[in-house]
Amino acid sequence: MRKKFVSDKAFSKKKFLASVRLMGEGIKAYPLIFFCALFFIIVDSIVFTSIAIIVNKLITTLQTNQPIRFLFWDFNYIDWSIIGGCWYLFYIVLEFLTNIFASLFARKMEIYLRLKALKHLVEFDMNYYSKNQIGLTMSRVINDSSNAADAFNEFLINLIYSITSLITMTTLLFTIDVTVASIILVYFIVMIVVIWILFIYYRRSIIIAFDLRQKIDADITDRLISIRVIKSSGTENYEVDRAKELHKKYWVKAKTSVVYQTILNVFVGLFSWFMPIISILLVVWIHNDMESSKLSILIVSFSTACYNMLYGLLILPTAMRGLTRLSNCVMRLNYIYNAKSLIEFKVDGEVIEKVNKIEFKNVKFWYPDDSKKIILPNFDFVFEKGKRYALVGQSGVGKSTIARLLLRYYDVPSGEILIDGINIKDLKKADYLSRVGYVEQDPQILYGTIMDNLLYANFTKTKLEAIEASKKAKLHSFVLTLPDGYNTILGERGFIFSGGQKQRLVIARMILKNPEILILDEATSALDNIVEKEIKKELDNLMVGRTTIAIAHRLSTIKEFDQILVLDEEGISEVGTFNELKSKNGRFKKLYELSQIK
Ligand SMILES: Nc1ncnc2c1ncn2[C@@H]1O[C@H](COP(=O)(O)OP(=O)(O)OP(=O)(O)O)[C@@H](O)[C@H]1O
Repeated sequence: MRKKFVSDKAFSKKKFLASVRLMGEGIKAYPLIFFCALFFIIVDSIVFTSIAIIVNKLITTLQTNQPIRFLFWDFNYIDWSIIGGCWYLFYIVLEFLTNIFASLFARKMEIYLRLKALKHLVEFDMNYYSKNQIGLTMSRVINDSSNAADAFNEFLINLIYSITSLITMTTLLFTIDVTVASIILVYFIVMIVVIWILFIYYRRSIIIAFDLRQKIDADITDRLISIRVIKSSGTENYEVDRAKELHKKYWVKAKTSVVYQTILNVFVGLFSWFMPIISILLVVWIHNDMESSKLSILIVSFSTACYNMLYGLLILPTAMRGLTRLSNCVMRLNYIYNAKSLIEFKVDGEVIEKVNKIEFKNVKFWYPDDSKKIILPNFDFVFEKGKRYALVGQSGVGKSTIARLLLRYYDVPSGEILIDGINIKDLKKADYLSRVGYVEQDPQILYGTIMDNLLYANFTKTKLEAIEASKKAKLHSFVLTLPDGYNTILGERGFIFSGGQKQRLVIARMILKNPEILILDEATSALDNIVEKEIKKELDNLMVGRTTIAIAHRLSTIKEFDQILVLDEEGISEVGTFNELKSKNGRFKKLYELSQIK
């Protein structure tokens, strides 16, 4: 049985309509540029094809030495030469305008598609990111948006040119001689059918090659995102060899598409160039009794019109290729546009004055993609304002999951999380999260300057306030040692910062943000003992007066906490202060003893 070609669907009516719909959205967003582009494309194609008519008139007047009446005037060959020259200049101006407006529209469309994708991507819940390859997502946003816009241009311009020249030239042929025109038309239709059949194979091969290239792009992006793993493993050569292997597969597919493209082009070229010859032979054969001067006019007229029809024919595969690329890119973009976020964020959600109480009420949680694995079987607890809580327990019991729920990465499928009695789902997300500060083990640094990274916590703060926060977090003196100070560019993962410096940067961010709730997810566990002690001081200062929920592996860091929640597979197994729990013969004591051995 023939293997189903999945990307075939890219050319289905449904995908075609999806492309039309998406392009329609872009047109709606930028109607002026689009309609200017469309206007110039149409006028340009009409002017281009009518050059053939002027040439025809010019040759006729030259041959017969008789003027030809056009509208109200008689034009001789000098008049037709001047008209032809002016017409050609007009065509050049129109070409310029067409290219400008069509390219501008393509770039606007690209921006539209990209921003639409970005809007969806930032609004998706974290489940999307845990399921989807980031490289593939980036490839869709970057490549498919610009390819779709260019393909739309390629399709539209070539289709309009093709249709205009085919219609005008066919009409011209029929006005000259119906018999010859009819035979040429049949020849022409047969050619279009054969081109279409060849194109189906070509289309398959380009889609396969393009799909593969996109997967390779995505793969390379993902590998480079993990450059630290490559560097620390010394696997640079392995990565290069791996990329070579992937490209070998791409080469095979790309070769096939090049072969089909060449066959298509050669076929179209060969049979197209036969057309004027056939038209001349037909004219001579059918009108063999005609006067030689009239016959030569007929021959010139037919061959000129046929050459123009050829142009229309030669660009038809380009228009079809544009449509294929377009529907294929739109199909991929629609994976992003049509993906549904599992979390609904209320636009008109409630705004609270202060967070006095965080209540987990009969919370049962499992991750959306694995409903069989219950992570939190029953979590029932109230976190009170200003107190420090620590979550401890063995790896995988769900400590970080609780932090993720408070950050609204996920919603609970059963039970409720209430913030001052209001379900967290009903709160205005941006307002609620402005009250939450999050410090994790490997802090996220954005590409940009140190100052950009500091102010990201609170855009209303000034640079002076950011420097003050940096001083409090004991980061300032280090920043001053950098040649560009606060304008130093940090890589996405803050490459020029040590682990401790990154933590200080995040602490400075939190000082600027001044959140009511502080979530510390193993904030110091990646640091060595000396740096941890220094950072701990800053963190202790930060915690003052804030409701703090800390996930801790090093139990020595949570001695002064108000309450420690010990988690196990069943839920909360013990609650108490450090000393209370240590004196009990329970799970915490075991954990503590184990940590002391370490
Ligand atoms: N996005 C996800 N989809 C499915 N399962 C997940 C997801 N994230 C985490 N898990 C699973 O949920 C469980 C709890 O994870 P969590 O990170 O909350 O544990 P933890 O107690 O913080 O562990 P550790 O101390 O090792 O960080 C783990 O078994 C983990 O495999």
